[in-house]
Amino acid sequence: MTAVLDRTARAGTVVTPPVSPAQTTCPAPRHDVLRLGRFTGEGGGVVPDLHVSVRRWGAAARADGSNVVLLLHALTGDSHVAGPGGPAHAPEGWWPTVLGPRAPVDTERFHVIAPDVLGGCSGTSGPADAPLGPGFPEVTVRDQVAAEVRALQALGVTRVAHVIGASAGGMRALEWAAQRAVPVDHAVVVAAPAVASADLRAWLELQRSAVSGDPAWCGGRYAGTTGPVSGLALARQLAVLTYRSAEGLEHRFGDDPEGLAGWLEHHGRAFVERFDAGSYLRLIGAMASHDLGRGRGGVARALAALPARVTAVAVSTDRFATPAEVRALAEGAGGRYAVIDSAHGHDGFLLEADQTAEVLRSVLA
Ligand SMILES: CC(=O)SCCNC(=O)CCNC(=O)[C@H](O)C(C)(C)COP(=O)(O)OP(=O)(O)OC[C@H]1O[C@@H](n2cnc3c(N)ncnc32)[C@H](O)[C@@H]1OP(=O)(O)O
Ligand SMILES: N[C@@H](CCO)C(=O)O
Repeated sequence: MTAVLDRTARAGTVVTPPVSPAQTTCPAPRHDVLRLGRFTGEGGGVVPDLHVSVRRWGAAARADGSNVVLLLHALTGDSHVAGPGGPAHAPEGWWPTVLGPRAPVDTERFHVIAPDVLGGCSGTSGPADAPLGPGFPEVTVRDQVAAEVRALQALGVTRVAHVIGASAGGMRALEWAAQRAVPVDHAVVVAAPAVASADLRAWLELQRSAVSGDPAWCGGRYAGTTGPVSGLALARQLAVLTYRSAEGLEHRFGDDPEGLAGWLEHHGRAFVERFDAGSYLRLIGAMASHDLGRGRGGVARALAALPARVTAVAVSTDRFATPAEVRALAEGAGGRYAVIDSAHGHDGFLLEADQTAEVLRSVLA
């Protein structure tokens, strides 16, 4: 196992922990869809009948929230973090080394809650739902967190010990750290910045154009048709490149142009089979508008005022949330900083599964 960490920000040192014991299989979660009534977003958009899909694992939640962990998925992920998840899911989930008995997020120790994101297409309200469909409002990361807060309140959760999120989920984890309706003790923000950079926004804008420029998009009124599959596939291919690194691509495909083309084609095709175009535009819109400092006097003031403890984790070759951005987040919040060393870029938090688990084990200890 690769040695990691020991790169610290202003406060606190993260130390390399011992090798994890063998893990046993993650148990099946309990899955609920919570009906939460009318929801109004930051921009005034209304969802008349908000519903939030949540998966839960592990020990019963303590009344003081001291064993509650909230796990927030990335842009196109879902609440199936690990373990058996039904026919639509890979059997192992997306963070099988992170969640389970004796895993870093230990289902024998914690009550773990994973919601599906607002605006997506995995069971929580989104534009693929009737009756709103294309009239579903634009959403922000703050709206997504507000919906998740409502879900936890409906479950009777009044405090969260650790919120952990990666990528778009890391943006939500940071917004969770800022709100006070359901206080958070510790936020672990993996591969996410405090504010979307111009580079990130530029790539997201290209993806938006790819979808909305497909004639089959029809202003979002494509229900009953195949929809904008060419534009959505191109958007995913662009996105996938931002999740990898030049070094990683060179290593894998430097002398294999056909392999590269096939790999990109595979990612485009696989994505249109599992994702809704309207949801994708809502989710990348939320990501592009991410700014912890909005309405809070700017990023520096917002970070300094966070009521939660923060650990920020970068991937060494990430261009989506660069190590410099993630380190600045940690420093601004007076928190801890750790690095996943990877040649692969942003997706390092998925591809370096053991290293990611090692980092999370140490910060949750
Ligand atoms: C954290 C979250 O919530 S996000 C959820 C996780 N993300 C996803 O599942 C998104 C889709 N998956 C991925 O992006 C990637 O598979 C990762 C990041 C999970 C893993 O990356 P890698 O191990 O590098 O896998 P890779 O990008 O090669 O993808 C593997 C697939 O590509 C296919 N593939 C690889 N090379 C080629 C090629 N040259 N030609 C055609 N297909 C190819 C493989 O057959 C495999 O197909 P399958 O998924 O149907 O089994
Ligand atoms: N590869 C992940 C990370 C992007 O945030 C996803 O598709 O959601």
